[in-house]
Amino acid sequence: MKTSIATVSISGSFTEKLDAIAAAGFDGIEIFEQDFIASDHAPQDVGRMVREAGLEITLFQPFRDFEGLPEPLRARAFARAERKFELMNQLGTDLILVCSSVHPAALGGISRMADDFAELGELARKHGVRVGFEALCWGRHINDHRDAWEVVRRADHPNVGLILDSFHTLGRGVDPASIRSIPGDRIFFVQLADAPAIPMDLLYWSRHFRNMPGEGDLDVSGFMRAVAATGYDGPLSLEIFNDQFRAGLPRLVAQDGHRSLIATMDKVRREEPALPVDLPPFPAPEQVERIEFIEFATSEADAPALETMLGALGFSRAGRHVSKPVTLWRQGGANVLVNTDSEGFAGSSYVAHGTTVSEIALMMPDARAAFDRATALLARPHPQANREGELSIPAIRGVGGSMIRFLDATSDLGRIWDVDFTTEAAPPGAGLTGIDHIAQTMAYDEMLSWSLFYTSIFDAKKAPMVDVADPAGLVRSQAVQSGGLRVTLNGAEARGTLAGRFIADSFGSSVQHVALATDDIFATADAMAARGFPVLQIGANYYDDVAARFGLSADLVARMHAANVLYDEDERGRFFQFYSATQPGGFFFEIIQRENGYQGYGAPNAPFRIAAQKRGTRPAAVPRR
Ligand SMILES: O=C(O)c1ccc(O)c(O)c1
Ligand SMILES: [Mg+2]
Repeated sequence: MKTSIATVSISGSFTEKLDAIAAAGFDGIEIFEQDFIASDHAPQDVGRMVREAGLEITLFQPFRDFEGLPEPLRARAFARAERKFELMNQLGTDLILVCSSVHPAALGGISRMADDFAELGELARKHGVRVGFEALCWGRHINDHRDAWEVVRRADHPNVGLILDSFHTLGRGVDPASIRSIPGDRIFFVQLADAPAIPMDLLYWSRHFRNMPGEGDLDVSGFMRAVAATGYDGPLSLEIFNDQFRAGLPRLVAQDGHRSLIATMDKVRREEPALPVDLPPFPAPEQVERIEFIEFATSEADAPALETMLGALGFSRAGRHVSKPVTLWRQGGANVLVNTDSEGFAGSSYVAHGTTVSEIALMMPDARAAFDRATALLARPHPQANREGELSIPAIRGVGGSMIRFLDATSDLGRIWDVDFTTEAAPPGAGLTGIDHIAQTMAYDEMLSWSLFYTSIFDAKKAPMVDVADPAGLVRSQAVQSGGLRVTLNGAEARGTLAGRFIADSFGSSVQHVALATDDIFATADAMAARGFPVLQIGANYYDDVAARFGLSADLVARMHAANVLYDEDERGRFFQFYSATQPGGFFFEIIQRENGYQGYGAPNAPFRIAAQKRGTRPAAVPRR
């Protein structure tokens, strides 16, 4: 697989882009003309810099408003093209993208345009270059790849071919199956982009909202299956116009791009195994069986507060690590580790974030396969320095530098509690059964990146993104689920939001809350109250509204109110939740009960929960005189 990315897709100066693209492992770049002009490097120098970075210029683009013009505009367009062909020779690339015309004077007619391209092909041949025609989905006369192909077919010139761009095909709702009948060698280039399903003007959508394949809602792998079926084996090139990426960290965006291409082509070969896909083999995505444990990194000074909270939640100390200062707290199927090591990974996590969830361990069908897949998808492995007689647990780095470990029941990794710990039986506590989900808070512009991380590594699905109104601004929430792993990614733009303050207080992205499951919310609430659990107080207005909204009985609402329990329901079942008061630093716990397979997370309640949390915490800092 030959990978490429357009310079428009990432931020920075030309050299910063080049460095980031090379570091992310791409084979080539598309030079967007504007980036070249703005760079102020001589074309020969740009060509040399690209080659010295180990890359190739796969495409020069765009050449606009060429076809269908009447004279004298037509002659001007040819003169302009000739100048660009010379430039391409200086750059050292042989392919230019002509995007379909939006010129007000451009005339329609497939044959007229085919004649224009036949003549342009002749001019291109003389300069040793090739021309690819792309249908912009908002083009004046040509806005569908089937029409662009008809122009190219009729032009019938070896130096004129078709360029496909998944955005223009899928964004307009054109069936990609129509690509399958195009001869692969007539497709000169393929550009890939995804986009979120937000109905809006096509041009605006394309120029601001494109994202990496897998980050949006378009069927990019379906598009690529059709492309692969033609036998096309040229570059797969990301062309992502995105406001966030233009401001993002070049290396991260480039790495996400590379990950998205690997994930897309892996999906292609799994969805249609007969297709030729040039990608080294790696394991299929697995569904997570369950969260086996979470681990808090803390200090000896801070551990007592955390342990008091765990006790109030109904956990009891049920074991300790054989060699590290780590205790196991257990209740039902929920395992929580408290690590007070001042050295190593936990020590540095604590230094970086304060008391924080530094590790999440996932029970997988096959831990080694999960790890191999993750690293094939560019996850950073975390080396394990285990002692004699202890397990070596495969691990990768996740959100905010935290660690994700992989366990399985079929190898020794399933014996972690017997091998690495000495344990004793834990009483039933307050009736918690396990860890339902983990909420990770991050800057808004990291959300796409981490959702791609989870959805590409695991067999996972995304729920639609929801907006949560915090009194100080919007917080975006994206849930991702893979079997027994549920994660909500909460992205804060505004610093005054609860999520925004948490990022500042905990020095970067991390787990802001952990939701624990019960089968009997009221019994659990009573048992926790008896243990001194600091519950988050919910106001009376909420109960008045929720009773009216769902038609709940007065008795149920009274019980909810007394226990500060919030309510939601979906087409499957009912949902109950309550929260702990927010801890210093902003972390909190949630207790939930899902009935009959309720799928959500109580998102409609989030604004009321956040307002209640803010009433209970310090006000936003006021600048001093
Ligand atoms: O937005 C544009 O004009 C534009 C230009 C070149 C492309 O390849 C494209 O897909 C879009
Ligand atoms: Mg394009």
